[in-house]
Amino acid sequence: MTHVGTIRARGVHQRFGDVIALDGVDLDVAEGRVHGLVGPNGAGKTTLLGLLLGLSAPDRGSVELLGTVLRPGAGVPEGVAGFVDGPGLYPQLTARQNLTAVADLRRRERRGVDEALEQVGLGDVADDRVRGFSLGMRQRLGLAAALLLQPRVLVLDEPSNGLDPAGARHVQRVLAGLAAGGTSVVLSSHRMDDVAALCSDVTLLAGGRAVFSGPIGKLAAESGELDHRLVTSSPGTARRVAAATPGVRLLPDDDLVRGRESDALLVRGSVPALEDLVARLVRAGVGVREVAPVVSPLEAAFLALTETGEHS
Ligand SMILES: Nc1ncnc2c1ncn2[C@@H]1O[C@H](COP(=O)(O)OP(=O)(O)OP(=O)(O)O)[C@@H](O)[C@H]1O
Repeated sequence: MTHVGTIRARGVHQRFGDVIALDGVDLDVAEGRVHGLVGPNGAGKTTLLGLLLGLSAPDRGSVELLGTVLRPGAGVPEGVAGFVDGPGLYPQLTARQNLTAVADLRRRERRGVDEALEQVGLGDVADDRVRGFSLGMRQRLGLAAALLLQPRVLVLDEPSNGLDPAGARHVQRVLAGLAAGGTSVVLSSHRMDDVAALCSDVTLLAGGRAVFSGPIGKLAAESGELDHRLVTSSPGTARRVAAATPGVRLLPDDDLVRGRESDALLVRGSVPALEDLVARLVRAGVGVREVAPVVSPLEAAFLALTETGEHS
């Protein structure tokens, strides 16, 4: 399948007074991909999403959506939908009335309203006023409003905010379905696990710069050395064996990581070095009860890259 580029940003700079929110960011999203923007607070995620929705224009650089280069004040091309900083909803209206208002405003058939509500799992509360909705329900209603527009580009700021597991599953299913139909989705999140569940590709922003952009799998491979918790039948011997294993470093005891297992050791090394350590422990007659990464490989890559990005 050939992927047509539907989002293409080049050298985007955005400054607010003394704050450089975006410092030369490129972004490419192909048709049918779900692309995550991740990064610490203030990294520039919302600013970039706002540019994609035409809410402001970059100081420098260009943004192209569905083959159209955005011009200041000209709005976004038909087929682009989404929201930043929470969806704009009328609290005094019901969920169905809100969507009907969107359908009328954007000259869409009202027929799609019920289907959109069902798709995001809000069919049962269609006639409840939005005033009483939780954050997660509002997020899902915002997504339903975007679905009504049958977007080819969907831009969502923190769509998983406030979602319970059932809500998260609904959103995941909806986004995967849209992508399978060729829609390009860009979303932001603080959480790497969230992005890993939703996205095929990721751009890591730190201090207004893209420190990584590409398929999720490639990011995991960049994690290099990882910290692991090691629980064995004989911590004293395990400590000596770990100290003698090339490429493995014993880290100072950390009660937060050790948890309830006060005998757990904390070791750092590449995957092959840790495999060597396990083989040596087994040869030494030490029972290995647990070797588990302290943070996931994706989270580790995120932390390593965003820390580097902030200090560069
Ligand atoms: N309208 C604005 N006026 C002044 N500064 C702004 C404005 N919008 C964003 N900023 C600043 O630009 C930087 C990037 O902000 P942005 O909201 O894009 O980050 P973010 O990655 O979305 O952060 P968060 O995860 O906290 O939502 C921050 O330092 C922020 O304070």
